[in-house]
Amino acid sequence: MAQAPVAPTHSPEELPELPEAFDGKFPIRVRGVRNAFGDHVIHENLDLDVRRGEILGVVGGSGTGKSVLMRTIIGLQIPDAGEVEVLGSSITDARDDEDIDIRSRWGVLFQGGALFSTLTVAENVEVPLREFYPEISDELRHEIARYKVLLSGLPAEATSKYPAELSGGMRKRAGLARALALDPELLFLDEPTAGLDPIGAAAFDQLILKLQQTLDLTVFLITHDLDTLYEICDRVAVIADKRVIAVGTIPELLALDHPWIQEYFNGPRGRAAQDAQARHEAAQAAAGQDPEDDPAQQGA
Ligand SMILES: Nc1ncnc2c1ncn2[C@@H]1O[C@H](COP(=O)(O)OP(=O)(O)OP(=O)(O)O)[C@@H](O)[C@H]1O
Repeated sequence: MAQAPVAPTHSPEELPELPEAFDGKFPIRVRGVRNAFGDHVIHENLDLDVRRGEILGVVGGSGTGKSVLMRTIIGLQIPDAGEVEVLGSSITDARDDEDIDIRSRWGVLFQGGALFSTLTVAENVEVPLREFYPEISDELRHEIARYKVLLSGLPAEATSKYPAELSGGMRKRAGLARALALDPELLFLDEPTAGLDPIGAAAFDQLILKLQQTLDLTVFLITHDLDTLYEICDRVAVIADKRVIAVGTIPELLALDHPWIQEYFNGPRGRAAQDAQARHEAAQAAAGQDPEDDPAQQGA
């Protein structure tokens, strides 16, 4: 196939320089980021804007630097160059992640959940509450933790369980409960459905969608899961060639003539996900149902 240059849905000229007054429209803004480990350059001149209230899927081949980008945005990885602004605050100007005073305004679900194995689910959820709100009473902290556990779709009994006693899907939900502990505005999810069976993954997708809508979250979601992209992502950012080569809806990305994008979305798995989405929409249309009212979209 002839390779036309990829037209990103934004070009660097269209992205205003930072800093400028934060108007809330783009809670995450990344400009010209470079990350390298020794000679291994991961990102070069990477730009990205995340819109308020969207679920942005982030895709790319293994090792293209999706997790490193997430770590850069939340201040755990200091880039060699470039600027990162989150909710109007510069992350790159901070001396270390402790210096970032907006840390309580985001929640993170790391790959594998990253739960403390010696703490119960409730105690895990209480960790950020203890850190950021040491003044609240034990009783209130327990109550908030219990509420977040239920919000994440776990039964009340799960609060007293240890991570080793939970299934993979339950551990993800426990990690999600902890990510939601501080009522964040931004939610970062690193491969949330990895390792889940298809039914568990679909339920987790719907949980994320429901929480995003109910809590008015902006979600940065790293995934390899095509069903997740089709089901819940408003836009998708593609990382390749050390930068974000395109951001757009899936139809917009499908129109681009980039080999990785074409292979990813139009390969056998991509087509299967497209077909599944088309069948889902046709079933809704046949039932005269507005997709917004679909019970499958409402609960997990
Ligand atoms: N602390 C580190 N020290 C050295 N190299 C690192 C470090 N963290 C990440 N890397 C390297 O950076 C590259 C990008 O890693 P990253 O985990 O961001 O990839 P990814 O796109 O999330 O991959 P995957 O889809 O497989 O999870 C990899 O080659 C990885 O080995």
